[in-house]
Amino acid sequence: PRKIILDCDPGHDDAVAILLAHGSPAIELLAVTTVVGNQTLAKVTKNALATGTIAGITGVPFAAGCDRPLVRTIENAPDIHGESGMDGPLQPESAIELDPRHAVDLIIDTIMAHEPGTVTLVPTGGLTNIAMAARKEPRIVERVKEVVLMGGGYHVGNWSAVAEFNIIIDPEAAHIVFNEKWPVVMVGLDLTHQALATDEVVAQIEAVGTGPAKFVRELMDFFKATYKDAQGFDFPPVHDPCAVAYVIDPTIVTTRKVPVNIELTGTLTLGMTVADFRAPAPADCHTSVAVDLDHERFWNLVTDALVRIGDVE
Ligand SMILES: Nc1ccc([C@@H]2N[C@H](CO)[C@@H](O)[C@H]2O)cc1
Ligand SMILES: [Ca+2]
Repeated sequence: PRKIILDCDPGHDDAVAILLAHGSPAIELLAVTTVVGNQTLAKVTKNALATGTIAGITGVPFAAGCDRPLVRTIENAPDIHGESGMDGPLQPESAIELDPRHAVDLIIDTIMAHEPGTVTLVPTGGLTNIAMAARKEPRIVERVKEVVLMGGGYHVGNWSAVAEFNIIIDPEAAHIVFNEKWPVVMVGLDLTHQALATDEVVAQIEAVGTGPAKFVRELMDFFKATYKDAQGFDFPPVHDPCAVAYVIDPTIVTTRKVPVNIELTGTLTLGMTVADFRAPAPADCHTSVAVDLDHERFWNLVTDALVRIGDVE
């Protein structure tokens, strides 16, 4: 199985990413780390621990990371994720103790403890922890197999006309991550807006009939309402598990190898992931972007993961 570290800001869709990573036989979840984003660090960390408890995750370290971006001030997304950051379902008290280490140190320790080229980083929030890890221990860059991140968009934005939330909340961190010489697969809004939790999808998930499936159903009910009110979507795009799904089965997504860099000084374009589709891509291009999703196979992965998790006593 692919060994991954999931760096997240739960977040309704981050929670589904945790469940998919835990339930998929193709993934070995080495660590879960949290970063400020959808809500404050304390809130997203509480949500990550609650999700891990609901999933019945044991023996996997959870650590909290940076509580603010590298340079700029904190920006959360309560209009989409609510005051708790995971409004909707009732949340259990966590059965998981936080690892005493800072997430940046857990990320570094985990990568340095495994064979080079075996650990994949899957960030599904702002990139503050990842940037800090690369600066504190530059040797992780050549050891990481690839960085598969949910963030950005080459034709769409959701926090501005052209910028996506995970990038724009810490564009300096994103600039660091996209410019280190590790392979980066950008699973952006162009892809994730195809991962809609339609009524049929939610019914398929609910039919699993377990506690974790009910939890996902309740997450989707809240997410549908806020996405309708805040962004006018009929169904919510479940962004973050798309990055995990790519690691599970890269054929579920088509990708294009294109240079991508982050706008840091634009008045209208700050935080934009600028992808250069002019052919041919430079030989040393280490970035690619996800284009098309096989959404039936994607939702089957999520459903199958929930079946494997089963009911958690
Ligand atoms: N409007 C909105 C803001 C933030 C997010 C979060 N950021 C990413 C999508 O922009 C996902 O990781 C999701 O958790 C989703 C919608
Ligand atoms: Ca997220």
